[in-house]
Amino acid sequence: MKQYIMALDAGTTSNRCILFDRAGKIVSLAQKEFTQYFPKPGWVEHDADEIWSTQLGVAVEAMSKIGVSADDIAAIGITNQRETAIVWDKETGVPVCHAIVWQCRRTAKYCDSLKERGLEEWFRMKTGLTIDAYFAGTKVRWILEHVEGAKERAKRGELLFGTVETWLIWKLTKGKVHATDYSNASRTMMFNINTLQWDDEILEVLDIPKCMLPEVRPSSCIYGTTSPAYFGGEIPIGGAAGDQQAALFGQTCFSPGEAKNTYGTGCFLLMNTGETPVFSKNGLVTTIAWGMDGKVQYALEGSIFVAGAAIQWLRDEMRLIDSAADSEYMAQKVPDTNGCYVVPAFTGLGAPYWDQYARGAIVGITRGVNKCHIIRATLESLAYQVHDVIRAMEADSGITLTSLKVDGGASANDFLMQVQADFDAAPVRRPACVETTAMGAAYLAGLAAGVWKNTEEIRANWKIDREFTPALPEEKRQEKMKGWKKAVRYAFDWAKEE
Ligand SMILES: Nc1ncnc2c1ncn2[C@@H]1O[C@H](COP(=O)(O)OP(=O)(O)O)[C@@H](O)[C@H]1O
Ligand SMILES: O=P(O)(O)OC[C@H](O)CO
Repeated sequence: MKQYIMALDAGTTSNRCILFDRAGKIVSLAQKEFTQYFPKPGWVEHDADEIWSTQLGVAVEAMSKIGVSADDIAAIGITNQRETAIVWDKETGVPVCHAIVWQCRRTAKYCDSLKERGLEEWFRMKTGLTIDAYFAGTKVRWILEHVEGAKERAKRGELLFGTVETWLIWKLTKGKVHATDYSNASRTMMFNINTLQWDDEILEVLDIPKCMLPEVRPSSCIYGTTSPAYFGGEIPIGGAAGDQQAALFGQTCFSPGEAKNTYGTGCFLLMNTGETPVFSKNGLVTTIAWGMDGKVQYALEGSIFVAGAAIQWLRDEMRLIDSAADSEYMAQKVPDTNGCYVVPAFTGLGAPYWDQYARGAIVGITRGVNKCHIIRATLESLAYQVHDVIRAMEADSGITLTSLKVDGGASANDFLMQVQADFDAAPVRRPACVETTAMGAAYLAGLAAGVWKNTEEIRANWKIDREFTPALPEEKRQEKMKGWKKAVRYAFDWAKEE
């Protein structure tokens, strides 16, 4: 009996494999971090081969932990850090350079030139996106322009492009399947979210040959089967989705108006807007949530580039804490931030500001500010950024969020969740299983493989762990918001050449 569904969750800092049973319960988990490369200020790279070997390693480990074989697994669902661009040789499978990570700012100037040509609205209406170095398109262009011979090879059809799920599908099937899903395609700035096709006019502007792009498929469908070389037998790959869209699915936000926020390396707030795209007027992007049953669902998204990464910075660079979890205890050793604000704009600011040249700032420091204040202010900065996005989301959708579903690594932090409820003046609801990204991928794959019949069956699996209710007096809340607004302005344009 095929009783398990395998989710491969290829995140920004680590790869995970989780095996779920048919009740949506985690039965095995393996996780491994991989190397982050920062070759220049504002640049971020990964080694695509390391992403593959780490992902395969944790998959084998999760299986052996509970002694299951390929025969026990009904399907694999893949979910991934989005926008990260990989280009590789079709014959040898060797990447032509490191993967350019979503956080990387190297194409900021080129994005400026597109804006100067007056193409911002043109891109927005076709792709739903703001022109920004964040999205994959300009990264692919950069590779073709800067890696010797790459453009000619790409034009001859010798190179392939993919985001991380495409790379993993291609590796798992030993080069048989070169495909992506609607949700990931919608993050490339090359995909037309109205026609659901790669956009020829955009490809011409970016000078990217169409032959290197993957086929775009539904998020829940059988992509192919894994080579028997990896798991001792073939396993169908039944689903793929960008991690934030997968989390929206895992949080069972199937209906328009339902939203979730994920606190991982960054923070990503998505609201399901149904079968028609809503174009933002308030600094959000329009994205495809998933494609299934012959149609797509759209979402509004607020992408915050630095969230949990700021806690890693406290741990690894500032050495103020020994572990991310310690931030909770340290922040509560002081009653407030003593007037201090941290703006973690390490790789620019995403929604709703979209400032490619913003950089981090710590303001309001006086002689009495100590490390606990800085830690508390850093945690609060996550909640301020999410709050800014919620206001934009409400303005765009006309829907007031009466509560917020949360997940992701940093949602384990009770102090942060309480602060979020306080800043939003609305309850925060944390589910029993915060591995909703992996869960969403498992659901998409399980639906394709017939493990679950429909989304109603899945909805019954969502269980609450804890609800955080707002407790901050309104006057105090307003005062803090005013301070944050002032602080964030100090970060704007910092890295812009005079
Ligand atoms: N208890 C905690 N408090 C605050 N931040 C945390 C806590 N636990 C994990 N984090 C942060 O969450 C992030 C990891 O979450 P995860 O969902 O695994 O991210 P990703 O999928 O982006 O790799 C890290 O950046 C880490 O610093
Ligand atoms: O790796 P995560 O979970 O921080 O997600 C990264 C996002 O997909 C980037 O858009």
